[in-house]
Amino acid sequence: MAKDYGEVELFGVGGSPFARRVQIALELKGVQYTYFEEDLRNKSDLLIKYNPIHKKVPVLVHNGRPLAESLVILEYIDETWENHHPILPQQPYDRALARFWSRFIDDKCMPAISKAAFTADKEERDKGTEESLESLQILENVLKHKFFGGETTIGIVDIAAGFIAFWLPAIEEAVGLKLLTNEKFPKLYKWGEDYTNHPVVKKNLPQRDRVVGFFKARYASITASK
Ligand SMILES: N[C@@H](CCC(=O)N[C@@H](CS)C(=O)NCC(=O)O)C(=O)O
Repeated sequence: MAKDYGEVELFGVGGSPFARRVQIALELKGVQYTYFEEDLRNKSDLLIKYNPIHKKVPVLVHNGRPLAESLVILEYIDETWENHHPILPQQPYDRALARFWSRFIDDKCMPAISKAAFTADKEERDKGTEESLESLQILENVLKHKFFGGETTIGIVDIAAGFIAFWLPAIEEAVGLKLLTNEKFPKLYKWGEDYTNHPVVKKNLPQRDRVVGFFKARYASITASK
């Protein structure tokens, strides 16, 4: 990049879909950064210092100034490294819509999928499945181009929704729960393929067998506790 924006550090964990978002945004922008892998069972003093409120990853530290919450970080990255690969639209209304859908993904879609896959109670799991399918149908209806960001552009909604593309096949493999099928959601299914095949995303995908192993262990622990 022509302009020097200083030092960028990212605290994440390999399996975190939230940390992936930040990595993908930084790499789409061509920002150089140093990555620190956290151990969430033994969080570093730096993580606690930088994110004392939530004590979670990701944390982006730019020239010594920390920022938490992946969607907030994505907007910061977009505004700071503004000249390359915009991830939010230009027009205020379109920007607001992009924020709306990113939050929908975190507030509705992700909790529903977690509930469907990883709740001990069968009735709750079924409810989670129903809510997940509803959320996926909403996204299927919203998707008008190849990507949520447009025909050729990966935007904030794609980055936020990215976990759908790489989690759901892993959940299917780990616990046998089929949510994202080509038959039910053809546009979203194709989006998942295109998104995970984008060179920057592909480079930043978690290792499939590790995610499957993690989900299997999580499922085993909830069914054992029942
Ligand atoms: N809303 C947060 C969620 C971040 C989050 O849940 N991170 C998880 C890892 S995937 C974490 O750090 N968990 C540690 C904990 O809950 O103690 C974001 O978008 O950044």
